[in-house]
Amino acid sequence: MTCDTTLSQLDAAELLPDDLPERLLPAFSRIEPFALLLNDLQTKGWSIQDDFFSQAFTEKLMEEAQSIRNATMLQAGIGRKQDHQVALDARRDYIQWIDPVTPTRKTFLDEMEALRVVLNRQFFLGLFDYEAHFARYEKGAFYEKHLDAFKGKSNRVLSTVLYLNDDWQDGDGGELVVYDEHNPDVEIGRFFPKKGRLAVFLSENFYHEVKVAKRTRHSIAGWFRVNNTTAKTLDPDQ
Ligand SMILES: O=C(O)CCC(=O)C(=O)O
Ligand SMILES: [Fe+2]
Repeated sequence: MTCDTTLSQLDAAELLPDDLPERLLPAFSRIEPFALLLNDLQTKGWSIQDDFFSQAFTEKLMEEAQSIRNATMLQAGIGRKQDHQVALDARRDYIQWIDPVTPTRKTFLDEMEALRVVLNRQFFLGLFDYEAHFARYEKGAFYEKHLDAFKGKSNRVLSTVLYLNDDWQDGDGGELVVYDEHNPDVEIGRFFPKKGRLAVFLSENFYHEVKVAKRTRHSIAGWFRVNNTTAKTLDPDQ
């Protein structure tokens, strides 16, 4: 045990399933953020972990995010497909959905798939798939306080946001603000969108917000979903 190992880290490490798929581990920078994530989700329903992926891999994701031209991104909206509305008073980010079209994007989706399997095994969540998009908030962009899913109306269960930005400083704005699940007027955390940081929270439970960014801000927002397909309606896509 090193002297900076905390009791909570040790407790969390014990939560890891013995038969964690071997290929999962190298993708993550260290065992701690992964163990702590599982522990937080179990006890609080949300978690913020730094250095979740290796730095080299996070940098590759940032290169991809930065290389996307605004012209090929979508003005993000509220609602999905046919209900999609661009609501500029609510949010101002640009997005591009992630498909496995480059090795880096494929690796990211594969790793989140591996995480999905572990989350299901650990928590019996019945997560069926994962969708994610790059997001770019230019200077002045924000996303007002919202829930990612409304009870019974959505198949989004767990939200994830991976931040990709170097040297985020006080005054750069763009913080993620998380609100209390029992009292959404109460702020419970405020986090810089700094490179390698992963936020995960229950989509139906936690109101959250992105403060106005004072410089360009890149991230990958994603959702683990359950399958709500019934005989009559097809599970809605993105
Ligand atoms: O980028 C963030 O910090 C949060 C983004 C978000 O809330 C969303 O895309 O639904
Ligand atoms: Fe959100």
